[in-house]
Amino acid sequence: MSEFIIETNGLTRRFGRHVSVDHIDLRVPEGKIYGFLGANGAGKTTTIRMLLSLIRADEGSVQIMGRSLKRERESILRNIGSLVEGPSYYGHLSAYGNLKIICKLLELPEENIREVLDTVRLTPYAKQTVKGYSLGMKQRLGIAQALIRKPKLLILDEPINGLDPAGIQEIRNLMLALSHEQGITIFLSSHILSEIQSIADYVGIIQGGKLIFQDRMQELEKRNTVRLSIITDRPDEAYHALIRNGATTEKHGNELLVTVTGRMDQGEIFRILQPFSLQHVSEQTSSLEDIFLQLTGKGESL
Ligand SMILES: Nc1ncnc2c1ncn2[C@@H]1O[C@H](COP(=O)(O)OP(=O)(O)OP(=O)(O)O)[C@@H](O)[C@H]1O
Repeated sequence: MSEFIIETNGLTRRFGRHVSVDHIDLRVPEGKIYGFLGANGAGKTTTIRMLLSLIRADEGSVQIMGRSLKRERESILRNIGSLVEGPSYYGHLSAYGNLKIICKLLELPEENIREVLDTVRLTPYAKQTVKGYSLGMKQRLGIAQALIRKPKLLILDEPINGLDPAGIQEIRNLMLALSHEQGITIFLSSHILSEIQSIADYVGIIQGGKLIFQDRMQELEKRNTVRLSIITDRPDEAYHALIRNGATTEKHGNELLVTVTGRMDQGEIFRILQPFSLQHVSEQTSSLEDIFLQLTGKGESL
């Protein structure tokens, strides 16, 4: 069996002439949190709808838990909990009442209700009608609805959208607990880089329907570059000395910006600059936002 719980190959969806999802090859490792990051309209929801077989793909294939979604739709979907485009519920019923309906529909034991209410910490409010809930509580009910079937895989579309900081923290902690304590794989989408950074083990970045990055979160962070900003007495000569020795260097007026790499480390840079008197040296580190801008091209950010 594949080590990936979700694997897509060439997955594509068009709306008219617009290619919303363009040949994407997702690789989602089992037991991890995978953040699917992209600006509004990048194609996240369309991808998720295809993963859940809510819309058909024009091209490509989806394998979930090592099985073809096309051929084994029913049995695969039974093992997936999902929350797409906000929770749906009966406002005049309690959380318990809403979950009871789902249990009946899916022929699940009613004992599951207490457990999931506990997991999402709604037990104290279980008997209150949902229409009085805060947005965060409604979202937690949505996750409880997804969890009631005890899924191996949870697919959540923008689960923190519209929540206040406390609500965001709650959902974040809940996702970490589900992943670490219950081993559930979580695939979640977001347009907020810092959100994905704070919880995801893996990240996929979608832009204009194309998957432009997919790897461990650390690999994205590793693209962080450190540069030294240096001011010397003779900037032109220092610039040429650095370039001659193979250092990636930019010159802005008197300031030299030298990229630090494994081969061109700080010691090597200072060795080259020994003949010069250094008036100022400081370190500049690019943020994840900078890396994201480098990946997606200028003028577009999340
Ligand atoms: N049913 C549809 N009919 C026509 N175009 C669609 C349809 N669904 C999505 N699109 C288009 O496909 C593109 C991707 O949309 P999608 O909703 O997947 O993006 P997204 O990344 O989820 O963004 P958002 O966070 O805004 O939902 C957009 O250009 C959107 O207009």
